[in-house]
Amino acid sequence: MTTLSPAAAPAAVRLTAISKTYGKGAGSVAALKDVSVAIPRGSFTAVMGPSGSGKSTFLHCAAGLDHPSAGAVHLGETDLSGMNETALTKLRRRRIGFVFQAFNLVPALTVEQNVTLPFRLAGSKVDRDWLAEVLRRVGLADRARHRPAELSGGQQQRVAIARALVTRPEVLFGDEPTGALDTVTAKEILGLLRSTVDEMRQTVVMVTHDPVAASYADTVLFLADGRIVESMPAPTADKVAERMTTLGAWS
Ligand SMILES: Nc1ncnc2c1ncn2[C@@H]1O[C@H](COP(=O)(O)OP(=O)(O)OP(=O)(O)O)[C@@H](O)[C@H]1O
Repeated sequence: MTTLSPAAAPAAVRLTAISKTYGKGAGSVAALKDVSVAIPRGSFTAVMGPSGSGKSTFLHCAAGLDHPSAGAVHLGETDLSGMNETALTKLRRRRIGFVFQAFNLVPALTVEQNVTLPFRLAGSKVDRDWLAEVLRRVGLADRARHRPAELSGGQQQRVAIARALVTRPEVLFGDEPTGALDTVTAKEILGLLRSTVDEMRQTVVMVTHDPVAASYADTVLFLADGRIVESMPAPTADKVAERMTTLGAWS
């Protein structure tokens, strides 16, 4: 089991001997092979690896978007293994936040309506104080009545982050959250994700291809051919890029 520091912190999400195989028989693909890792609460983890190494599969299994073929996933104390789709959907809505490369906002809704969508989907009351706090933290307090088309790409991703944070998720999963942004804007968004970890004790797990993005994390997990081949603490962009080169990622 790869346990990321601090070792004593309880795990926000724990994968135990996860395998994922797509398809059957001769054409089957083993996308994850016996992956075990415990991700501590309040930590920022980046997941890197060559194309096809299993990053998306890892994220989907860890976030309850897909069922592993073998092994167990725990979100806090909750075992996701036996859950049906309805239970998993509810769990994702209440306890997990997602930020994707494409911001996935609803164009017809205002910033505030987009951010409060998770409450409406869950049929629960909007926590107005927390909403105001989240909008302030992501720097959109004065944009609440604007629509996505009136915002820059970076601002749109801030809306998506606010929407992910507003339910106080136990883990925020990012799938290339800066993949569609220019370098300067990407750094702003990464700084924002970092501050959610440092100031709100948010747990963040992010798949990325970018060593600079990965350097904002506390730890980088490197996947190769469906296995975790290294867990790098205190990453720098140079160290990450060098490790990726040895994995053959850019050869
Ligand atoms: N639905 C699927 N059916 C069959 N094979 C799949 C499916 N999804 C992924 N795979 C295969 O599983 C392996 C891991 O894929 P995955 O998308 O997790 O890798 P990745 O590291 O995220 O890649 P990339 O960086 O290119 O997005 C690859 O060989 C891929 O072709």
